[in-house]
Amino acid sequence: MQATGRSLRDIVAALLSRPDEIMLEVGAGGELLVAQLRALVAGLLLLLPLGNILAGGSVAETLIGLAGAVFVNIFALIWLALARFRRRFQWLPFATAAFDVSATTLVLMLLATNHLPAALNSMIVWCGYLLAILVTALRSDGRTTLFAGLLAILQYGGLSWAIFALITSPEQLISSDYGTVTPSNQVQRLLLMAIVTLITAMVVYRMQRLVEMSGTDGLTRLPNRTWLLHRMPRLLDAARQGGGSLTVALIDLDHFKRVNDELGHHSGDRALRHAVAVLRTSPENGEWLVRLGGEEFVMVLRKPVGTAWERVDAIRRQLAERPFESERGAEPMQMTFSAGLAGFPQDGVDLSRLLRRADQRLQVAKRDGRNRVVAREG
Ligand SMILES: Nc1nc2c(ncn2[C@@H]2O[C@H](COP(=O)(O)OP(=O)(O)OP(=O)(O)O)[C@@H](O)[C@H]2O)c(=O)[nH]1
Repeated sequence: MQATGRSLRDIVAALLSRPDEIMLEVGAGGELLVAQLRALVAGLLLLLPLGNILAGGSVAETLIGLAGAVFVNIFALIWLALARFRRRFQWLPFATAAFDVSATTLVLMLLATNHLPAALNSMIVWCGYLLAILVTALRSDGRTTLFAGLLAILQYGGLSWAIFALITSPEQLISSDYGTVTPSNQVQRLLLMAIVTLITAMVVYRMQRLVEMSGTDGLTRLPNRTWLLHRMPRLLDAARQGGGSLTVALIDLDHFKRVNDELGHHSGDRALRHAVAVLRTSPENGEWLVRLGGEEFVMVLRKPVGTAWERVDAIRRQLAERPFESERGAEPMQMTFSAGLAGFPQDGVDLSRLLRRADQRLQVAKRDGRNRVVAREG
């Protein structure tokens, strides 16, 4: 029971937190997709007033429909233009989700001015809420889903409450076209909206877990190469814009093959985890450790090369001082690493160039006897 409570808390915390880099990338693509869909639907809405006039509808009705369709189109095009600047505007998913929900409420209010039961019993327009909530799954951000769901429930609940408060007789809510509006069917609709919100939030949560797994190394729980490829451009952009320094350290455990050969692969895995535990001891702000693969790691430090060298060298000494014990009473085995450093921007302005230069220096460290950190040539 307690475990269930804790996992529920974890789910809520995960949904309310800012998505990680990969999810934000996926979400930005989703926002653009939603914006394109919205623009398409808005374009089709322009045909409705035309259909209305051809079917002999009143000019006033047609003009109201046309004004509504133009309004929706203008916004749809604005959202589309903004969505093309991927991730520039962090508020965009919230603004567009609020727009989708509020546009549905606006249409229901317009229906209410003409015929009250149409506002509360129209199935087609009300489904706009469900669609607005469902498409938030494409933005891959739990916060947007919960926001859209809550907003839809509040707006529709408010509209329903206002109409029930305004009527002077129950007959006003009886319609030959839309049936009878009752408090219980209104509650059912609100419940359905809450259920759709929860299901959509669970879809987002599952996606977050999958993406998290794809960006995490299974053995050490460190971020992996995929994570680094998505995160690094942002870090480099931030350094470029803020004028800050960034150093990439390529770290390779020394003679790791011996650990496997002498103790076996299983103990080799434990030795890797031991090394990672030391590398992660007292992590500092602006420092990221990634497992590139095998016994190779990348540490990204928001520091100039000189200060980064001191930090990585201190970690190197810590690892050398904390040997790995494969089992209780076994002879402790000293582990060391070699590292090559490269600094942004002087050694490279993108990840591949920085890694190439760091690798050249790592090879120098290996050649010169291992258990050392090299930050410059000569
Ligand atoms: N147990 C275990 N071993 C791994 C893992 N990934 C890579 N290795 C081993 O790491 C060893 C790497 O060996 P080499 O590339 O020859 O390098 P090294 O022995 O560390 O020697 P230098 O890098 O030259 O100091 C190989 O034996 C791999 O099998 C892993 O996840 N678990």
